[in-house]
Amino acid sequence: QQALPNVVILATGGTIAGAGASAVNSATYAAAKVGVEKLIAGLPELSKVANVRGEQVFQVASESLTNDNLLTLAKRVSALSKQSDVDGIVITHGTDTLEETAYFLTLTVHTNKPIVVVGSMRPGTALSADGALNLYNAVNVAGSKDAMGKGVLVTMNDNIDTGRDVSKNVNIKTSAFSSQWGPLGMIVEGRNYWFRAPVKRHTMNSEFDIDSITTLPPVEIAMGYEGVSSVAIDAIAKSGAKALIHGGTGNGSVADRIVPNLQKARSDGVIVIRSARVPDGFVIRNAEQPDDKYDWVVAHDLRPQKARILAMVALTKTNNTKELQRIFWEY
Ligand SMILES: NC(=O)CC[C@H](N)C(=O)O
Repeated sequence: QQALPNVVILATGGTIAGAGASAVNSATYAAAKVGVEKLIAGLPELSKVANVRGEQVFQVASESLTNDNLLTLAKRVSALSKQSDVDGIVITHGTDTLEETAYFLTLTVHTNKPIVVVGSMRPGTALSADGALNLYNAVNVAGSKDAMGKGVLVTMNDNIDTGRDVSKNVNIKTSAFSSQWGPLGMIVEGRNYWFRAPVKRHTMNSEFDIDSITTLPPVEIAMGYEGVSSVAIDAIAKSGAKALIHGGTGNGSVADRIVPNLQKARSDGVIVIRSARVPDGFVIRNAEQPDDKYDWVVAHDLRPQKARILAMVALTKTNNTKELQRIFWEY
């Protein structure tokens, strides 16, 4: 009989720690109420697959997490991943910004050990609550040798996705999370079934390291839409933001009337990154806008909120636009 793996659960709040007034409350409830010890005690099946211990890092709904919270969490994950008595790490998290935290950890934590970020769409008090199985799956993956070296993973609704690619695409169903490039695999009855592996740089292969990042620069997002004005762009440019993500229409297109405002922001030193509000597909450099001429960067397939995470991390090392574009292609 093989020894069980040691898995640490870092709890941050969210619906997976939520509680409603009755079993029919699947949407009306309070997030971030149940402590990590109670989560673990409520799932005795965990003790059969891993030696589990918990730490309560935060107890918040994820839309309220800050850059400082991200740094605190990633530094704790990094420290634990260096311990010989830790085989894998699970982070329980609200689903609203789970994709951002998962991508941040993907970019900044140097480890081969499995890191799994997980949440739920229904509180544990609801009928057909999804948190217990999602957490069981997360602990199984975090304790699996075959999950090593695959970067940061997300286990929602029986799928195993990459922290880079996955997004919340539905806001009320348990099938909330998906990636346009597909999941890496599935978990059924505690067993992992893998079908693909990530090719973008991550964790061990990343040039970024949370242990040497002390602060993140401000990066803001402005949406493109029919009838857009320059109000948001001008405000961001004046705010001290180091980069501005433009969540453009279509293939990252930009209304002609605000192009001069973005050019002005760039000439004032703000990095302009052209992303798209369309969930899937990717932005082509020098299509829609002459990025070379304007010295803009394109966000590849990253949605605005993911592009913001990569921009913050990349800007801790460089503000050279050629380097930034290379980073957007590689991560
Ligand atoms: N399903 C959820 O986890 C959403 C709850 C809350 N808005 C959060 O992100 O923490």
